[in-house]
Amino acid sequence: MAFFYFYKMIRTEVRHSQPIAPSELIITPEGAIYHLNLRPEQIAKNVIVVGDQYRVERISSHFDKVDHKVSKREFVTHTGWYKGKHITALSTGIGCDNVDIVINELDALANIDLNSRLPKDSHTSLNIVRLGTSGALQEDIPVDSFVASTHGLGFDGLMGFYDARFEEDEIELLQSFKQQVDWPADCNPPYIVKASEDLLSRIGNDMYQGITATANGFYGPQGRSLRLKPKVDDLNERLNKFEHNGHRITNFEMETSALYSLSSMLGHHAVTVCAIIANRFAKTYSKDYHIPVDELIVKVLDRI
Ligand SMILES: O=P(O)(O)O[C@H]1O[C@H](CO)[C@@H](O)[C@H]1O
Ligand SMILES: O=c1cc[nH]c(=O)[nH]1
Repeated sequence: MAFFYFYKMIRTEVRHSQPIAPSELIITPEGAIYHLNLRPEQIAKNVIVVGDQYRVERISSHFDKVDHKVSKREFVTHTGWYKGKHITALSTGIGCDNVDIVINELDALANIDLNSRLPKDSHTSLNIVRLGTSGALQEDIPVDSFVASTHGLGFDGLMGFYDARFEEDEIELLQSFKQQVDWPADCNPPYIVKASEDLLSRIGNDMYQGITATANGFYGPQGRSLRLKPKVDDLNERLNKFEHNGHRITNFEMETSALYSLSSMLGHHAVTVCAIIANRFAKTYSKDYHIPVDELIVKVLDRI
């Protein structure tokens, strides 16, 4: 039976009456989806996504049993069992363009019959937790602490290519952002999407919480200047000062807005939790970020 009522964004799903063509839904001769190289039986309902492919092994080293290890390009997947829970750890690589591939292909594995090439009658909702690293945009959030993202604030432009529709509170927050921040006209139009409330409270309860700005680069788009000058000098200061009904922008990373928006539209639950490895206002950097990342891995595994 399909349950659609909990979706945050209004679904604009395509209703296929004909099989999806081989050029659109690409399946290998082994029956695996194109980029992830996975077959449907190789993923669990609980999925931990990470940017760095080497973090997958750090997660699965805690598993009691690993059933599948598959990799292709930067997409490394380990599926197994942790204290009776079936979990997939999967690397996305860096950036929203990769998240577009990962979430669409994960959803296809869960919700499209790869033989008939038609969406299944019953919908499977995945729990997707992004376990990342991030830079704090507030001085009081120290390196080696954890931030759970209440919202993704997308500067990546991905939603411009989908028929995405947002909820009223997301639109209100975005309006307030546009008024306060004076967003540069020739940058991608920003968008805001909420986390899954259930996953946020289950996984991020004891963490700093706030809006996560998702940038489409690590340097210029996050206000870093090595040998190139940013177009807007004080963008990070403007992000730092933004406030709306108690919401503030806590951190920068590069995947959350795409994860939240695509998951929401496709009927999955998603949350991001990050280890803060740099503080952009205190100008500090973690002495060894693997320590908080490993701590975060255990928290997520115990709570997912
Ligand atoms: O540590 P991961 O999960 O890759 O996350 C962060 O680190 C990368 C940049 O160094 C970006 O992917 C950013 O989102
Ligand atoms: O500052 C940072 C740190 C990690 N990841 C980012 O995207 N930015």
